[in-house]
Amino acid sequence: MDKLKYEPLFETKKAKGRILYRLFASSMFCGIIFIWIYRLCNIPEPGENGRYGWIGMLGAELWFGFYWLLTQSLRWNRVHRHTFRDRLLLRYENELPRVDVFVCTADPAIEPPIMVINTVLSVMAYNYPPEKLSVYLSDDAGSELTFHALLEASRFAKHWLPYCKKVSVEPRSPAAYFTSLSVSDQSDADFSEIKRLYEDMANSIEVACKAGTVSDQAKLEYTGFSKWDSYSSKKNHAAILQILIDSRDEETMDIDGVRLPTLVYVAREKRPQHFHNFKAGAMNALIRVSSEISNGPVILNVDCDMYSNNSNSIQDALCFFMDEERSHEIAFVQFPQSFENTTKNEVYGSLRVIDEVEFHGVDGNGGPLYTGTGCFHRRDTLYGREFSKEAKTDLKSAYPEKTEKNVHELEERLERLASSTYEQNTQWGNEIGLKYGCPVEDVLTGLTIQCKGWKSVYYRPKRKAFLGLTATTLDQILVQHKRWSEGDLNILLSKYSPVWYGLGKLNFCHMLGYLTYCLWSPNFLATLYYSIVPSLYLLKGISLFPQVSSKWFLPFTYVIIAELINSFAEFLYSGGTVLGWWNEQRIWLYKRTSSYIFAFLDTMLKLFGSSNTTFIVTPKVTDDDVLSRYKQEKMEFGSASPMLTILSTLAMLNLFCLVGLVKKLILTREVGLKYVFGTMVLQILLCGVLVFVNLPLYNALFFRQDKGKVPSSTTVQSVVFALSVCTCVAYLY
Ligand SMILES: O=c1ccn([C@@H]2O[C@H](COP(=O)(O)OP(=O)(O)O[C@H]3O[C@H](CO)[C@@H](O)[C@H](O)[C@H]3O)[C@@H](O)[C@H]2O)c(=O)[nH]1
Ligand SMILES: [Mn+2]
Repeated sequence: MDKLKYEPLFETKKAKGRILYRLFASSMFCGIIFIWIYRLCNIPEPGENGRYGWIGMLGAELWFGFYWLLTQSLRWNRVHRHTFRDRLLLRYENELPRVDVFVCTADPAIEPPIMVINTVLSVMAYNYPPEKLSVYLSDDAGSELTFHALLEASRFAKHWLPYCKKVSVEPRSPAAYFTSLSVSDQSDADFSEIKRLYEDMANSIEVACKAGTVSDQAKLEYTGFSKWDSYSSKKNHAAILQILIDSRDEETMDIDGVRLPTLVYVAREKRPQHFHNFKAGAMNALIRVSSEISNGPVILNVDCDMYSNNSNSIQDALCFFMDEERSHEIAFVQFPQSFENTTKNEVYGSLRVIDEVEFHGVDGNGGPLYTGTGCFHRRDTLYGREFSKEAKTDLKSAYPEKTEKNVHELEERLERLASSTYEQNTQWGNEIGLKYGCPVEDVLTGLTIQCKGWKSVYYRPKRKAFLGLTATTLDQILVQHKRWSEGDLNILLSKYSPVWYGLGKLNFCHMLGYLTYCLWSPNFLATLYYSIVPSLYLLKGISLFPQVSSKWFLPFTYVIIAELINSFAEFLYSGGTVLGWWNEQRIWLYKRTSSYIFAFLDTMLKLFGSSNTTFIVTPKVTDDDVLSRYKQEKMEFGSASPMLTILSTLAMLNLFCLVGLVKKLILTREVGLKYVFGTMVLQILLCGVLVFVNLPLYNALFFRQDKGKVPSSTTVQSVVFALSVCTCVAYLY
């Protein structure tokens, strides 16, 4: 291509305000150093009050400062990407590569088939040549209900896809599209017809799900159901593979006579004696199966709840893979994980700041992490190909030939690729495909790809590319964050650690970025300390912070206020609300004092061989009662759990400390108000903020009557625990 006329398919711009931010960060760092100096120089002598408490504070502040430094790597080099789809089409309209989309589902009870097929339909309807698009659904439950839904969807697609094209539907998940419309949009005949067809389909799916089985009539109509004859349970069944639409067959057309994308159902074999490696195992089975059907050189992976909200995302991703100058080093393109079911002020927090700030920063350092859903990969890097400067990758790949005479023979051959023994004595899950043995298979896989020399790209288009479902109860969000933080810590301690494995392979800032996430869970220690010890010392009347009149008071106030303002500004910049920010602070505290503790403990147990990797799938259904509280932004505590006991105990402890202090001030005149505030204002503020942030929890402990309140047993436990600790400290220690 003529160099002079070269017009890139994407551009990368440095984020605005980087210099200002760097100045601000430097001033923060000075403040932090002063705090460290103060702590180090003022350690109480042996025998003096508060010596051990003080040393602990030093440890916590060293950690916080160190961790803050790490998080700077996510802010220092922020970049933004922009694609030029028109140029892509101008140059490559007829040479676009085949793209394979993998959708994963695991359980029809918590991932309803109707939701799953809406996701499938949305990706089938991408604005992309259908003969170049193939969609594979991995069903880890091997459920006939999910299969039945997919079969229905394959029929509905013949109407839905042409309709999408005709009226430029957006988003292309039918359920999301219908709810996005107002009544006045719903007048014409085509619309009524498509909506009726959708409702018929949804009905038939619902009937089957309610009955828990597919009707005999439907089974008679489609021979594919016979594959369930030998099925015994979701953990014990043979591989089932069915090609519902094969775009190689000339005769499969939509109602307008246009070809349809390939659609394949895959339930890999499951046997109790063979470990299945969760989503990573499912993805690897799909990689193999798809290589024999469509062998698309580009693979998109989405979770079953993450429908496509933007029909041009494939083209966007291809701008990064097909640029003549810079694409050869890019292995994957990650889109943000956004949610459709969030409420205005997000009581369970959000990924906002990660999406809108941090990932732009990691992108500037070498590329974002692979976070599982909404990610486009090159097939060959998933196979483990090393990066090499010389080899320019191209996206042409052979179209596998269909050797079998009929589709059943083909399906049978492919089922062997999805058998539970296929991977034995192979490099699958190790050198080939997604990596096994980690609850965040995605992050680990992305990291090793980057360690082979590849870059990745983070792309956040204005119109969100994917929308999914976020957790709707506190327990779900804490369990999810336990899985994530545990997985990330596993990576840090594994042979693929960004520190030792990544050394020399990742650039330094990139490694620090990974460290920030890998060290999520160890944060629990300093946080727990900070939210217990200063409050208890308040009861004893021992000050752990500088007095108001001291010059050391300044760095503390500066760092606290500057950090608060910065986090507030980042949150608002990321599109959050003021109350949302406050809720985020609560969740920040809750994650650090529950999910992270258990993540850390389980990692240690695993390290010493007494615990296995688990993957608790996040439910995507919420019962009406819970949903109505979710919509009112009332936190759902619900069932008793060790995590909830810890949170409640901490909340009670701080309440007792604050009450204890107030009581002391009122009852005994031995210490003057002015003196107490002068010496302990920061400590009182800390305890006060902890109490204030926990207000919804006190409400749920003592006043709420609905089912989302804290169970009484937990209330009793937490009061007893907190009271005993406070009494011991106040009277004995
Ligand atoms: O044995 C399993 C377990 C899960 N899944 C699928 O994996 C996806 C993610 O599960 P979910 O419970 O929704 O987890 P999240 O925490 O929301 O998922 C994020 O984090 C996971 C790693 O912890 C990644 O696998 C996901 O892609 C990423 O979106 C879902 O589609 C599941 O159906 C399987 O296919 N098989
Ligand atoms: Mn999910």
